[in-house]
Amino acid sequence: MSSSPPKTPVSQLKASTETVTSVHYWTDKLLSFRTTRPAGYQFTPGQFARLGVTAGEETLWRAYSVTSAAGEDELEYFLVQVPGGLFTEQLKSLKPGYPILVEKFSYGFMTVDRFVDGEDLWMLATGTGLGPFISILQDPAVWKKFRNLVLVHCVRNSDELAYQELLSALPQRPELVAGGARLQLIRSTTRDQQATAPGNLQGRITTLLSNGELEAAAGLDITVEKSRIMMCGNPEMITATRDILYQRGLRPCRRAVPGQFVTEDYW
Ligand SMILES: Cc1cc2nc3c(=O)[nH]c(=O)nc-3n(C[C@H](O)[C@H](O)[C@H](O)COP(=O)(O)OP(=O)(O)OC[C@H]3O[C@@H](n4cnc5c(N)ncnc54)[C@H](O)[C@@H]3O)c2cc1C
Repeated sequence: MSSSPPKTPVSQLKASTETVTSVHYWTDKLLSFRTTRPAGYQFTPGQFARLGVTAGEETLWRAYSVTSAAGEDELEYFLVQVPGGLFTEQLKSLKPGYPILVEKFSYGFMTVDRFVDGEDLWMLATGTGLGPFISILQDPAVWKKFRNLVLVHCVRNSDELAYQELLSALPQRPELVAGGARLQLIRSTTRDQQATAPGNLQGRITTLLSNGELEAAAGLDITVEKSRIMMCGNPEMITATRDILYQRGLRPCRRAVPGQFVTEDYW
């Protein structure tokens, strides 16, 4: 047997052990949870954190978008339990008091400061890709920067349309409406046979973009001049949407070149 101490992974040195403070299940597989916030932890809405859990001898790390507003005392995440998923299997018994590692740095470039101009901010999310937009939409600067905010959330079944109450209440928050933007919430389901609430659409984001239904529902055209687009979630949706936008003249934001869209793939 070796007498040398076990090696601590570098990432663990940069992480702190935080405590789960609440857990909320939207469906049997879809949940949000909150943790204490590491001292001095900074993030820009739209960024993600790396969380760690111990599984036997190993520490597993995964990326999760932060859904809480930048100024809150706690951090919140929105996730789905992937059947057989290494990390999410460990979270099956998640309860307040459970320890979780939070890396002290935040990551990601899907932030509103990537756009130097534009009037309409479109946020296209599939499933848990909604998470970063919950944080972005609670940022007063976003309501000041754009004239229109359009959040599109596409899920399989309507019970997966999480955060409805919080989203519907945003236009009543004085610090946000003072910015002057108008918020539109567009929901779409792909499996429900019927749109369950008036105004809900049916179909994938790419279909709704191609057939014009999305723009008709928002009453806004997607154009190079006015539209700035963020996409988050399923990589297939992102690749296909990117192609549609390309054909319409929109380009990704690059380091030194302003563009019209930014993306975050979840896998
Ligand atoms: C930048 C970034 C941010 C992320 N933010 C989130 C987040 O906010 N919420 C979240 O739930 N996940 C998020 N993910 C995915 C997350 O990091 C894990 O991959 C996921 O939770 C599955 O981990 P696992 O070990 O349980 O499954 P794994 O054994 O790693 O299985 C991965 C497989 O699960 C599926 N999968 C992974 N994530 C999702 C998902 N979100 N929805 C549906 N299917 C999925 C894919 O088929 C993928 O191939 C993010 C990933 C990245 C790269």
